[in-house]
Amino acid sequence: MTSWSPRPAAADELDAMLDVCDVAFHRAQTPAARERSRSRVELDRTRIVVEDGAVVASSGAWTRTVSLPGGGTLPMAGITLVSVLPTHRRRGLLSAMMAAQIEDARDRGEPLAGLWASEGTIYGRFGFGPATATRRTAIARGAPLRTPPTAADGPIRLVATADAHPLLAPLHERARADRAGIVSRTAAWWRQRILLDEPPGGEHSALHVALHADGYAIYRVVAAGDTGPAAEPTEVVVQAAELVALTPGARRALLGFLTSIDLATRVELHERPVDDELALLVAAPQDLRVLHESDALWLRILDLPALVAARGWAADAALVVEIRSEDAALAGRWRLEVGPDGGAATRTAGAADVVLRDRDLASIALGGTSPIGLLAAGLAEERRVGATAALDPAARTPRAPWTIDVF
Ligand SMILES: CC(=O)SCCNC(=O)CCNC(=O)[C@H](O)C(C)(C)COP(=O)(O)OP(=O)(O)OC[C@H]1O[C@@H](n2cnc3c(N)ncnc32)[C@H](O)[C@@H]1OP(=O)(O)O
Repeated sequence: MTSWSPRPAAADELDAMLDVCDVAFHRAQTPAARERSRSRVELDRTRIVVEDGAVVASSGAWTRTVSLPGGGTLPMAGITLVSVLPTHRRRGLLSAMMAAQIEDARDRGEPLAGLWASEGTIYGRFGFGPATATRRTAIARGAPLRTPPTAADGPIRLVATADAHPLLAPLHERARADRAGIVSRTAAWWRQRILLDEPPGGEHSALHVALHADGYAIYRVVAAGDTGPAAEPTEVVVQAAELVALTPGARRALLGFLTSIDLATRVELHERPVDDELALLVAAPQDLRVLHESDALWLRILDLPALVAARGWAADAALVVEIRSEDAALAGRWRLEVGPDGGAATRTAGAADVVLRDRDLASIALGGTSPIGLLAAGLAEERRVGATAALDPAARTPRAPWTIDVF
C-alpha cells in the first residue's frame, strides 16, 4: 500500500480541499456557504493528501472543549471534514490522516478527540466509541402539559438573531456545567452555524429566538407536505433546532410556548438528550413521539490520566483495567482510583480486574454507557467478579450526556 503523507493545506489549497468534501458528501455549497466554510476552517489543523498536485483527501479539526461529568471541561480535537475522493477509497488515506490528526492533537496537549461519524462502522478501529446519543421528538400542538406554565415561571421574549449570541452564550455555558458531552462554541460558530438565518428552502419562517431568564429556544416554522398551488400544507411544524432550559420553570415556559404557537400543527425538538426531561412534562405519553434516535459524539481518549483526574466520579472505586488498544499511550494495565474527591489513573503491573477495548472505555467516559452494560453486552471481560459492578456507580452520571452541535 502506498505510504501517504498528510500535511496541512496551504491557504490557496483550501478550495480544492473543500471541493473534495463536496464530492465525498454529495453536496454542492452555495458561494455564501463556501465562504463561511472557508472562514471557519482552522488551516493549521487541516491534514490533506495531495497526489500529482491534486488534493485527493481532506481532514480538519476544531479546537474545542467538551463538558465532563461533574461540571468540568477538557480540551478536545473535534475531527471534521473527513473526505476521500471516491477514486482513492480503501487505500489507507483516512488511516494516514487520522494518525496525523491524533499526533497533532497530542502535540497540542488535547486529552480527547471527538467526532460525529457519518457511518458507525468507520471509527471504532481508530479507538473512538459512541459517547453520547441524540434524539428528535415530535409533540402535538396544544399537547397538555402535566404542569402548565404560569406567569410565575417568567416571561419569554423574542430577540433578533443578530443580537442573540451574547444573550444565549451564558445559558449555553450553564448547560455545559449541567450535562457532559456539550461542546464549546466560538463566536463564529454561533454566528454561522447556530444563528444563521439562511432559509432551508420551501415554505418556512425566519429563524426565531425565544429567550427566557433560564433558557432559550431557537426555532423556525416550516410548512411540510403538499404545498402545490391548490393544496394546503398538511403540516405546519415548529422546528426547534435547539432548546436549552436550566430550571423547571424555564422548561415549562419554553415547552408551553412552543406547543401553543398559532397555526402550527406540531413541534419537533431536534438534538435532544435521550433522557429529555421535557418528555416528562407531556401529560399524555402518546402526544410525544420519538422520531429518530442515533449516536452523537464519538470520543477517543488520548490521555487517560488527564480524563480520569478531570471528570467527576459519583462513588469510590479502585480496580485495575486492562485496555486493548493499538495506541501505545493507552494500551496496557491501569490502576484506577476514583471517588467523589477526584480520580487517578496510573500504570501498573498488577493483575487486571476488567479487560476492555479503548473504544468501549471511551463510550463510558461521559456516562453515556454504563460499565455494567458493557459487561452484559460482552464488551468488557471481568477477571475479578464484581469489579465492573464496583466501577458502575462511580462512572454513572445522574443525567445522560448530551451533544447539541453536529460538526
Ligand atoms: C468525522 C467525519 O468527518 S465523518 C465523515 C466521513 N466521510 C464520509 O463519510 C465521506 C464519504 N466517505 C469517504 O470519504 C471515505 O470512504 C472514508 C473517509 C469514510 C474512508 O476513507 P478511506 O481512505 O477509504 O479509508 P481507509 O482506506 O483509510 O480505511 C481504513 C479502514 O477502515 C475501513 N473503512 C473505511 N471506510 C469504511 C466504511 N465506510 N465502512 C466500513 N469500513 C470502512 C477500511 O476498509 C479499512 O479497513 P482495514 O484497515 O481493515 O483495511
